[in-house]
Amino acid sequence: MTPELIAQALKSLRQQKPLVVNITNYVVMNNTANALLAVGASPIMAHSREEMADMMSFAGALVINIGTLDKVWVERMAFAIEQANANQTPIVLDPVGCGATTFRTETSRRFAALAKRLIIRGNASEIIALAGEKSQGKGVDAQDSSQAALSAAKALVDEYQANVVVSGEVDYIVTKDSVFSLSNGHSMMPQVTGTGCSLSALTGAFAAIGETTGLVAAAVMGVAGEIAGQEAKGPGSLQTALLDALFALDDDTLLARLKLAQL
Ligand SMILES: Nc1ncnc2c1ncn2[C@@H]1O[C@H](COP(=O)(O)OP(=O)(O)OP(=O)(O)O)[C@@H](O)[C@H]1O
Ligand SMILES: Cc1ncsc1CCO
Ligand SMILES: [Mg+2]
Repeated sequence: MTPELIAQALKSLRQQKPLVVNITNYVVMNNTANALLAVGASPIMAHSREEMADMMSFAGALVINIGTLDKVWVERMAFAIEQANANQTPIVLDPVGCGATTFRTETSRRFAALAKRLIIRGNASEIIALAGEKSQGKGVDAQDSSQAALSAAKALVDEYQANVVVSGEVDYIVTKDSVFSLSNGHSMMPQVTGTGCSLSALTGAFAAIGETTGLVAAAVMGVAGEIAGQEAKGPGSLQTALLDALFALDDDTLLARLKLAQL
């Protein structure tokens, strides 16, 4: 993946406006829908089993985010994943809080095993826990560095035939054939809830147009977050500045700011 291909993918996304179906947590439904709209995709938040077969017949991607899980939602999510599988629709799993409780860890593993065209996007503690290693995570925020999650990410690629994005100060994008690092973003981003969830949603949007590594979404979110962080006075204005930066992001800015490396 080159910077030019990343810019091209952003252009294609805005032309195609893919529909991204999100079964996500109550905290971030609004943030993530707005992030998808700002970048140029079309979000729908849906969770009813009754409509999920219809929804997956035309969705570009399914994003499953376990942030506010309960047993009713688990079965709905599993059904949605089965429907996505039946349509060869790409699925993004955000294993929010994986490792914090057994319920979250076991549910994340069940979904990862069930999903066919899978991209896993989590913070370092979640990725470490999902792979069965010892993480420092307690709640939904990362307590480990993304670099410490690199071996876990590689293990998940093999175990689930998935692509994996570990977010943090440095994001790592791990596939069967490659590892990329992205050093954009801003230190204030973890102080706004749902920036990672928005990254997962954008990962779904790019997967819907065929970019299933997660790299372009991480690049777009990283550069937009960096711009927003430089303009914002604090976490409150960062939220709005992030939406504005996603909306305004152009090729020149993206290419000039991108800090991408192949490991
Ligand atoms: N210290 C940091 N410096 C720069 N960017 C960061 C930093 N920490 C996180 N980011 C960026 O913030 C975004 C969210 O990543 P993070 O790892 O915080 O997700 P998360 O913990 O899943 O968030 P949430 O669960 O609140 O949605 C990513 O784009 C990431 O690159
Ligand atoms: C704070 C929080 N709690 C459950 S989900 C969520 C949003 C960030 O993942
Ligand atoms: Mg998260």
